[in-house]
Order: sequence, then C-alpha cells, then structure tokens
Amino acid sequence: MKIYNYTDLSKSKIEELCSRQIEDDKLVESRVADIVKSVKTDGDKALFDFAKTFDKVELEKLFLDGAELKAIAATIPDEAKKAIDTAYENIKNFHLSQLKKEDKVETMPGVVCWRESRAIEKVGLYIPGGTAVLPSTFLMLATPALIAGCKEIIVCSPPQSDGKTNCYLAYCAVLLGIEKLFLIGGAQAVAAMAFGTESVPQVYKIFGPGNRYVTTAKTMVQNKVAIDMPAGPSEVLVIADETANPSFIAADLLAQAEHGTDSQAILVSTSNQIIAETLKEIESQLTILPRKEIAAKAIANSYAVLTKNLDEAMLFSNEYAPEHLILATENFESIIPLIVNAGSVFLGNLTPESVGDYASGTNHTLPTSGFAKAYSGVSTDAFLKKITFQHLSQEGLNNIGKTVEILAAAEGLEAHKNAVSIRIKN
Ligand SMILES: NC(=O)c1ccc[n+]([C@@H]2O[C@H](COP(=O)([O-])OP(=O)(O)OC[C@H]3O[C@@H](n4cnc5c(N)ncnc54)[C@H](O)[C@@H]3O)[C@@H](O)[C@H]2O)c1
Ligand SMILES: N[C@H](CO)Cc1c[nH]c[nH+]1
Ligand SMILES: [Zn+2]
Repeated sequence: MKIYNYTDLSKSKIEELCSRQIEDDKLVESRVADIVKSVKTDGDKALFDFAKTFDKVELEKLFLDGAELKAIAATIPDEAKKAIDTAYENIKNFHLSQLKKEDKVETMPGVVCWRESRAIEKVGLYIPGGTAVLPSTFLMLATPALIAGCKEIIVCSPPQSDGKTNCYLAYCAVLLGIEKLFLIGGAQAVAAMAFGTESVPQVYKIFGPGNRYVTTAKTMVQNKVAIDMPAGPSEVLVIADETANPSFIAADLLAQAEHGTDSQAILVSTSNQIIAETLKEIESQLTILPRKEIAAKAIANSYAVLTKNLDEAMLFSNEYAPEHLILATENFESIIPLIVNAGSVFLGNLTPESVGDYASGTNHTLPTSGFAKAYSGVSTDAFLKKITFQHLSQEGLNNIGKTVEILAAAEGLEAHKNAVSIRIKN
C-alpha cells in the first residue's frame, strides 16, 4: 500500500487517486455489449449458453420454483436461520420507517398540491453470486421492495455448479415469499430483466450490486429500464486520528478488500504512527484470511494518505466519495457536518462496517466509483415513484389564473392561456 502526503498532492494526482478506472474497462464494456445483444436477440437460448460459459453449468431450466426453494431452504442450519431472521427484522424496521405520508400544501387560497407514493409495479433484483453468494443482498433488496408494495419481484442470481442455489439464498426466498429464483448471473441477468426473454419477465427498474460486468450492463440498459445506481466493486475509506485502533482499522479495510481484487480500501489519517501500525496489522491479519490472495491484491491497489488534520481528511474523502466511510475517531461528532459525499457512514471505533453489510438495518446496496456524489443507496424510496396531485376550487382558479395567463402569453403559448381563461368566473 502506497502512502501519500496530502500537502504534496497536486489537483491532478488527487483526481487520479479518486478515479476508479481500470485499464481494461473498455474491454469489459465491449464484452458486456456483446452479452446484452445476444440476450436481446436469442433470449433464453443465450442465457443457457452463458451459464455454460461463465458459470460452468448446463442448466436444465432457468429457475427454481417455490417447492424447490422450500426443499433447499429446509437444509439451512438453525443458527444461520436465526441470524437471517434477526437481520431481516432490523432491515425491515429501518426501511419501514422510511414510509412517510406527505402533507397537502395550500400554495394559495384554493390551490392545493400534494404528492403520493406508488410502488414501481415490476422490479428486478440482482443478487451477486460469483466469488461469494450474498444472501444479505437478497434481504437488502427484497425487504424494501415488499415494504413499498412492488407487485412483481423478479430475482436473479448465478447458479451453483449443480444448477441449484445454496440454502441461505433459498431460505431468504422462503422468508420473503419470493416463489421463483432465476439462476442467471452477470450481465446476462441484467439484460434478461431489461428486455425480457421467454422465461424472464421484463421489469421497469433493476436493483442490486455486482461486479464490473453487472454494473456495466446496468449502465448500458438505461435507455430501456431504470436502475438504482452503479453499485460496483466494494470500497471503504477510513478516516483515523490518534484515537483510533490500528487493529480495528486493518480489520475494516480487509473486510472490503476480501470482496474482490478490484475493491478499494483507503486509509486517510492524521497520524503517521497510525498508518504504520495499520499496515503492520494488515500484514498479520491477512495471513489468517481464507480469501487472502484476493484481499492482498485489493490492498496492493489501495493507498494511505497522511493529512494535517481531520478537516483536510474530510476534504479528500468528499472528493473520493466513498461507498463506505468510517470515522475511526472519538471526535466524530465535530466532523459529521463536513461530510458531503458518502454512501453510508460508520461512526467511532466500535462501529465496524460489517454491521451495516449484514444486520444493523441500513441498506448495503450503495453507490461506488464516486457516484456517492450524486446517488443515494437503496432505500424504500427507491422502489416508489412520487406522483404529484393538485386540486383547484373556483377561488383557487381565480387567484392563480392571472399569473398563468401572463406567463403563458410570455411564452407565446396561447392555448395554455386559454385553458385557464375559459374557466375564470368573475
Ligand atoms: N456496491 C455495493 O453495494 C455492493 C454490495 C455487495 C457486493 N458488491 C460487489 O459485488 C461484486 C460481486 O461480484 P462477484 O463476481 O462475486 O459476483 P457477481 O454475481 O456480480 O458476478 C458473477 C457473474 O459475473 C459474470 N462474469 C464473471 N466473469 C466474467 C467474464 N470474464 N466475462 C463476462 N461475465 C463474467 C458471470 O456471469 C458470473 O455469473 C463484488 O465486486 C462486490 O464488491 C457491491
Ligand atoms: N460490503 C458489501 C457492499 O459493498 C456488502 C456485503 C454483503 N456481504 C458482505 N458485504
Ligand atoms: Zn462487505
């Protein structure tokens, strides 16, 4: 892991450090474009072929039905079932709190405006399953979709080598009342949900994280379907001062590094000593990790930045706009107001990022690659559309009429003006 001194960084170097571009991005784009085109033209046949190519499995059918899911779910160990139940309760409670009715506003006497939410009818959820199967993502996506009231929820996840799925995903499906799980992974799953195939229904919005293939596909199908956000390879930025614990920081950095070789784990610290001790800790904690090769590569592609103070650290962090921001300091209260760009924030030395990944209640599907500058993470809101309403009484029409007539005339739109004039009664 390289160490930089913030004072020495030029504007262009900061830009470079904050860029998540990888050399072969163009190659991934062209591969994904081919996959999307094949699914669009060949439908199910392409999905069977891609399962063979990428997931090394000859599928007999593209989905597991409710009875098959129930049978697999029954094999889940009791302890795991209880942990999923607890996580689900917390996620449900947090996402239920986001359902809020808005007040009606009388903008002028007799002119009443308001907004009502309606669920997006058909949504598609992608659950990653390449290097690690993520039942936690199933909870994070399906729970708010159900709370919002989405009628049709299509779920895709890559197949296992036996053409099935594991007991954890199957248990989530049963818990959430999802009766079909499509065994489709990668860009082909995104294309199938965007365009529809003989087996996979077309949806209106696609949700879910994934690797570069999944994320590139989501960005590519946006002229056909809405997406939640680009939620690609995981990343974390830890801001640490001398009150932080290097072992904890190392553990948090490695937690995101083990997701994939293209993950990023950035340390920004006011203390040279904390940086040095964290790097030592990373080396020692790496040795006990089953996914040490993956994590070590991600760490090698990551870096540390030494800053003069926490304000300077926040300046860098806001430019980087991390998916996860950890404030590893006892002094977090004073820097909360300085946070402008981040997906989800973890405060203090006793709040590991992993709790948000699994069970505290917040959503773990979050914007990566700097998109936290403009996107929020998944929430109940993301599954809802807000429709505006207005109602005018005769008094309201008379009150607002002149204003609209003048503005319509100014724009030279006589028919607009007339739609008001024709209703005004003096
Ligand atoms: N941002 C977030 O909110 C968030 C949340 C959870 C996970 N993640 C990220 O999701 C990612 C999951 O990645 P994953 O790979 O484990 O699972 P994945 O399900 O995203 O991808 C697996 C699929 O990728 C496709 N694929 C693999 N190699 C390919 C190739 N060479 N060409 C074309 N397609 C190919 C295959 O179809 C395979 O089924 C990780 O990077 C993780 O960090 C992000
Ligand atoms: N850290 C991931 C989001 O970037 C979410 C996750 C799922 N399982 C473990 N972690
Ligand atoms: Zn994680």
